[in-house]
Amino acid sequence: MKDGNGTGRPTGGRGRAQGEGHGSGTRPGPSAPETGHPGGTAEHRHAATPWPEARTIAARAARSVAARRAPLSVTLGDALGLVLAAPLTALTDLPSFDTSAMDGWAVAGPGPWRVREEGLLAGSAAPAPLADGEAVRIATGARIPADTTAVLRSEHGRTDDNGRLHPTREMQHGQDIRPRGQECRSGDQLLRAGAMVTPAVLGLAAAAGYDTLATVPRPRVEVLVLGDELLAEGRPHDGLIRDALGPMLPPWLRALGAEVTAVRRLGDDAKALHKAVTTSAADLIVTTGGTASGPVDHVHPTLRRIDAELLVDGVKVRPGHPMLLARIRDDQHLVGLPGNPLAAVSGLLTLAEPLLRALAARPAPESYALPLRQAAHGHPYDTRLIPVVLRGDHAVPLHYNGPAMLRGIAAADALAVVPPGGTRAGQQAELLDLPWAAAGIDACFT
Ligand SMILES: Nc1nc2c(c(=O)[nH]1)N[C@H]1C(S)=C(S)[C@@H](COP(=O)(O)OP(=O)(O)OC[C@H]3O[C@@H](n4cnc5c(N)ncnc54)[C@H](O)[C@@H]3O)O[C@H]1N2
Ligand code: MOO
Repeated sequence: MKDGNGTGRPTGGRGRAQGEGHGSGTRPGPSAPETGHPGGTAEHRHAATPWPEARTIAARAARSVAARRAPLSVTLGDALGLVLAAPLTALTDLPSFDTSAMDGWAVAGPGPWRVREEGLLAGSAAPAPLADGEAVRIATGARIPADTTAVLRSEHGRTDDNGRLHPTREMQHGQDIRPRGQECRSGDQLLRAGAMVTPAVLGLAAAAGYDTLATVPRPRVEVLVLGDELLAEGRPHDGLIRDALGPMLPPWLRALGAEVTAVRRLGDDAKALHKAVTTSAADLIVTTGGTASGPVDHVHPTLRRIDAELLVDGVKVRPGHPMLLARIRDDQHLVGLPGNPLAAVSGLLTLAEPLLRALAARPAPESYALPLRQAAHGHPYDTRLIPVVLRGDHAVPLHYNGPAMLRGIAAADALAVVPPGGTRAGQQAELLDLPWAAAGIDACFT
């Protein structure tokens, strides 16, 4: 395992891990799995939940809540990234009238045709019907006059000296007319409930007559950053370090579908933590740090004090094994992320991601795997998550994957799931995508 002091001795203070993970997960050394960690005792291994099961428990915990959440009506401008709470049913025929597909002439019967003086533009009022042998200039998207038999494209017609219009190509009956209802009839289901609102869905909804959409509300998340040693700005000094999680978690949680209602820096203050947890109206409280058993690790005592139900208390995953999930009320959960920053990422993807996905009714991403370019050492009992970049058909494990390091994950495209025992070079590893890797930053953070 990559965590802990690797000596089997308890660490001092708040139980901080030290001396771990300086290098690559692909070779032995300081970051290679060890067994002497206090968190790796037989007792702890017994209590900890296997990694796949922890994700299932988190999703299941949220599902019963999700079923009771009332849909929220939002304007199209606010709906991107939400999930439809009801099917998208056409409020109109599409097209809602017979439409010209091309710029040219609407014609009635075989040519040549005499051409009406006034042309037809998109958006103009109902045109007079065409008489047999008559044509009218028409723009793409304009309404087709009654009794039109076809649209002649402007590049396929010629006007003679008498002003009569002749086709220069053979014509088909009905050509370049989009008939009313070609795409859908009013009342047709265009998308099912549960579909994600993408930019294309916004366009379709607008075309089909919608101003607002019934959506699954974003889960509200409050982030509580614990730790007296954390600075909100400037360079680390005098044993104090910068808070890396306060800036990282809110946008990451938003990318997972959450609305972040507050980020509070509480220090190591048990009273403040108790107050914050008991007064929060969030669907999910995410704490950072304080999950271990040091003298100022207040998360467990606080959960005991409020009689919360621990659904997951430690996960067989490295980094991040002290992560936890608790049910505070029927409709409120708490995910405790370990303080080591990469361990916090591991907790985010193991517990918060499935929970938020279920609350937001988002579909589970297709699981996928790629062969690893180099071997990744495994922990003897636990799953490991290691940052990788995707190169061609391979995933390349990154260095700097220790629990306290963000250097690897900041350059990564995904996390590789390395089962107990490890993954050989060339062997497939399941990959957890980072929410911005495929779509780009702008696409997922709106
Ligand atoms: N006796 C034991 N000690 C520890 C165990 C254990 O099982 N038994 N587990 C180790 C592991 S693994 C981890 S991970 C950490 C988890 O610790 P906590 O969740 O209690 O977190 P803290 O002690 O508060 O902090 C750990 C480490 O992370 C730094 N930190 C905390 N918050 C932030 C932040 N917002 N930004 C940047 N860095 C942060 C903190 O300064 C510490 O260095 O426990 C081990 N100990
Ligand atoms: O080493 Mo801990 O597992 O950083 O999470």
